[in-house]
Amino acid sequence: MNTPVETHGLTKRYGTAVAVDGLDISVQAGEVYGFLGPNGAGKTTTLRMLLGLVRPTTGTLRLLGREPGPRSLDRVGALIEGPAFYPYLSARTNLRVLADHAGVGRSRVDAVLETVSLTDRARDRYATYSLGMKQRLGLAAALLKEPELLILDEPTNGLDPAGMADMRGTIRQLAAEGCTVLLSSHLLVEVEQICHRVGVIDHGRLVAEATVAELRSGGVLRVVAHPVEQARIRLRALLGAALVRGEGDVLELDVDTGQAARINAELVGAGISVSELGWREPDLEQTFLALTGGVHDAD
Ligand SMILES: Nc1ncnc2c1ncn2[C@@H]1O[C@H](COP(=O)(O)OP(=O)(O)OP(=O)(O)O)[C@@H](O)[C@H]1O
Repeated sequence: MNTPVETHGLTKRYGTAVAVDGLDISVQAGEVYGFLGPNGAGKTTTLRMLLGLVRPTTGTLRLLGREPGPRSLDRVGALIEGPAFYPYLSARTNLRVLADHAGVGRSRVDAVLETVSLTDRARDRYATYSLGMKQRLGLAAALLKEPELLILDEPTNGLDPAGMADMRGTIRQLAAEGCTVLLSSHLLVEVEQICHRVGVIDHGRLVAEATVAELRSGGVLRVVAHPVEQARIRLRALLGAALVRGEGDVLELDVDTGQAARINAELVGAGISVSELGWREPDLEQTFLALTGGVHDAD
């Protein structure tokens, strides 16, 4: 199974409002795919359609090669909109109830508690859990069925930095064990840290899809040289005007790092002094803002 998630023209309209607009995404086996977009972009609606919680207006989807149907979610685990647990039961008892309901052997309960690092607190009542622990228990519940595909809606939302780091670590570990993960987030830093590939959604549409490595590949070579105008003229002649940008004393060159030595030699050879020559990583936040029209609720 090479494409655990596949959508074609997936669309959801609420009256005249279009929440998701002709979405084509594909998630490959074994990858962590980040579905990134500002608040209201259509992420949750998409995940709800995938999980059969909302009926698409038009378009098609397949999960693990299956069209929506009674068995299509058998190997899919999901964490969406805060799972419901009994507050006065312990974490372990809550999971046992869910395991019985799902027809999963109880032996899985201790295994998933271990995976989310809740073994030590398994006897504590759910009501006493912190938000981070509740979220981890939600993930444990999603793992009961030994899913091949995990669908997680904003899995770190509302967590403190330590809770976020825990959750990210667990997701990475699950992926390393072979589980395919599709998660949504409005935090670029999050998808950067755990995802292999990112689909950026805005106003219900996919505006970009790239690997994290590709997103990072738009850096520039920064040159501080004197006299700067002479350097600019020289570099434009060498590289072409379109590749030489920057204002004031700093020039920014759209070239790869391999060209730094040649550029330095060219300038120095022309009697221009070079006081700085360095690679500047692309500003992914700016890329994201540009793709999503600057409407980004970074809370
Ligand atoms: N049941 C509904 N009825 C009407 N409009 C809805 C409904 N559910 C979602 N929408 C609208 O669809 C759009 C997309 O919402 P959605 O919750 O999918 O976005 P999101 O990207 O998950 O945002 P967030 O990060 O805030 O959760 C929003 O404009 C929202 O108001």
